[in-house]
Amino acid sequence: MRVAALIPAAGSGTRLGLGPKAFVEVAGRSLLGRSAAALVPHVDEVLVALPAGLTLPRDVPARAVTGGDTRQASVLALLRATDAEVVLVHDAARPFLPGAVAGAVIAAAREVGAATAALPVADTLVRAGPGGDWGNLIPREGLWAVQTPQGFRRDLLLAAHGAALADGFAATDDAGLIARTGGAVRLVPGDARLFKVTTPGDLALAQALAPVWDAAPV
Ligand SMILES: Nc1ccn([C@@H]2O[C@H](COP(=O)(O)OP(=O)(O)OP(=O)(O)O)[C@@H](O)[C@H]2O)c(=O)n1
Ligand SMILES: C[C@](O)(CO)[C@H](O)COP(=O)(O)O
Repeated sequence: MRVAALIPAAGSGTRLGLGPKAFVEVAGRSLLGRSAAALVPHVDEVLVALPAGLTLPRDVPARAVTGGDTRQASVLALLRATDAEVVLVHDAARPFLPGAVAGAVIAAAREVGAATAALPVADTLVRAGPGGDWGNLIPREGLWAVQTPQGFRRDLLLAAHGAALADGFAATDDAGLIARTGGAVRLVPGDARLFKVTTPGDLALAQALAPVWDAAPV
């Protein structure tokens, strides 16, 4: 079964505030370059969705497509650009991908049809009240924070995207689209280092981790 890595990298990086986020560099290498390099050993091809008008950096061994206005639209554009039987969707914004997690997600996707990296929630959770003060405590037992990579049989994910498009349904990730169609999604233990670079604080963390990671990638 051929496996394709699909990297949505067409975001504008509004919360980070440094322009298109996938091109932001950490210790001399772009977030996109780091994510793509981590995926290459696990897949037969890599496809990247880019903002309109931008081209792939030279160090990214991939095929580019133009992304959409949302992450969901960018993933759909990527899905339509490959005929691989299995796809591994991974945010460009998660540059530190342990090889064991990528391998486990692909294996689970082959077995179940859909799988995602995720971590059990470790913090106390509360829904804020109207004034921004403490509202209701959310019991955290059984709650997982969803990461990428997420692996799928391509036909299942394409059908789930088609159903969402028909209904005008927007999801924050692809596993959620599968679950919405009644499909099973296996939760695979992720990794704290797989955090998403979203805010300036996350970028500072990435800059601190990069030298350690580059000396001994996992
Ligand atoms: N229209 C979009 C929006 C997001 N993404 C990608 O989806 C991943 C997760 O999105 P996020 O972290 O929210 O990135 P941005 O949309 O760039 O960030 P922001 O919401 O702060 O603008 C990123 O790799 C981003 O490039 C994409 O391919 N196409
Ligand atoms: C796909 C994702 O990374 C899983 O946690 C997340 O939902 C992306 O959210 P964003 O707001 O598009 O960064």
